Amino acid sequence: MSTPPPLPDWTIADTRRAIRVPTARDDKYRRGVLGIRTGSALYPGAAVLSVEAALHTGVGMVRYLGSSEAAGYVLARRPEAVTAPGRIQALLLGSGMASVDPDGEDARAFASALAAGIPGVLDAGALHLVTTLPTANVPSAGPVLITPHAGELARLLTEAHEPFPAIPESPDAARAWIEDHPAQAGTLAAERWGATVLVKGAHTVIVTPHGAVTRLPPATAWLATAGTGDVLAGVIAALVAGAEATRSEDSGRGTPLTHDALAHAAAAGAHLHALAAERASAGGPLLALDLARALAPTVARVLEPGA
Ligand SMILES: NC(=O)C1=CN([C@@H]2O[C@H](COP(=O)(O)OP(=O)(O)OC[C@H]3O[C@@H](n4cnc5c(N)ncnc54)[C@H](OP(=O)(O)O)[C@@H]3O)[C@@H](O)[C@H]2O)[C@@H](O)CC1
Ligand SMILES: Nc1ncnc2c1ncn2[C@@H]1O[C@H](COP(=O)(O)OP(=O)(O)O)[C@@H](O)[C@H]1O
Repeated sequence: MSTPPPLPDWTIADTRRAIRVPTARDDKYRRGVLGIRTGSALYPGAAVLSVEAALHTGVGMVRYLGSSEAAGYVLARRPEAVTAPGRIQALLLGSGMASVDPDGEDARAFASALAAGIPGVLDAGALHLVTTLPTANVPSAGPVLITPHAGELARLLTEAHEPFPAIPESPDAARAWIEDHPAQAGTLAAERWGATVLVKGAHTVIVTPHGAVTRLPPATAWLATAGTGDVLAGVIAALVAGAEATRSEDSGRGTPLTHDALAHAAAAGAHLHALAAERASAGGPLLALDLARALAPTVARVLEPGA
């Protein structure tokens, strides 16, 4: 494995470039529609948080396509969400779900979205799907981003069919190693499975399959509270839907979003998440739903000239 090259610091201008600002020519479909399959009977709150975060980051529409148990909570909180299936520009799967069955409906829906060239984001209970995607080496398939924390990445790496010599065998030791070496661990997963990897934690790092590494500035540690990762998944997926809407407008079908563009959306999403956390925390405890609501004014602030 080659040592990833150091990169310049991530800036507000970098984040601004990832936001699709609507124009007079736009309608809700042109801005990008995000499909969301998150939440479950056990964790319906994660569905609410991911939808809330995507809507406050800014998309033309969210299609909530997750479990019927969670859909009731999503709609009670956000009647803006549409539960009818239809065309989407990105798909988020896994936050608040127990281990997703690789042969089940959610995995099939994810695989067919990728096969149609649509980019996908895998979180929490769907992360392991990255190890079996039939589209990993198909150039026309949509690219995949995974968003594990160190514990989840430790599980992926230690349970891999072909072991990683650099990774300690026990999941606890692997987790500690990943916390100390997030870029190296992310690179191992990105190269093996052909996905862009965002390793979250106190230091968020994004790695593409060809080894480009982006490190975000440190975020407030008040983010270490339940549900903020579900919010992060919604933010990033919303930006990916916007990026795919722009790409398809510029280049049409046949050339999917690049991993560089996916990594840019991921880094911008993590940056917006960190800036919204500063706003929601104001130096004290923050709650995940308040973090999601802080995203809209944070986007407005980032778009201000001279921010
Ligand atoms: N509102 C919602 O709906 C929310 C829903 N959420 C959803 O929940 C799902 C699971 O996500 P997660 O990240 O919590 O689970 P996971 O990666 O398995 O980590 C478990 C690790 O933590 C450890 N551990 C546990 N308790 C511990 C303790 N007291 N003190 C210390 N360690 C402790 C535990 O260790 P062990 O018990 O094995 O020793 C294990 O290593 C996921 O789908 C997510 O989206 C969340 O986002 C929250 C809000
Ligand atoms: N100590 C910390 N400092 C800064 N950010 C943190 C810290 N701990 C966690 N975070 C951030 O908080 C979020 C937690 O995500 P995750 O672990 O998936 O939580 P959950 O599953 O409860 O939603 C991530 O964005 C992560 O980068």
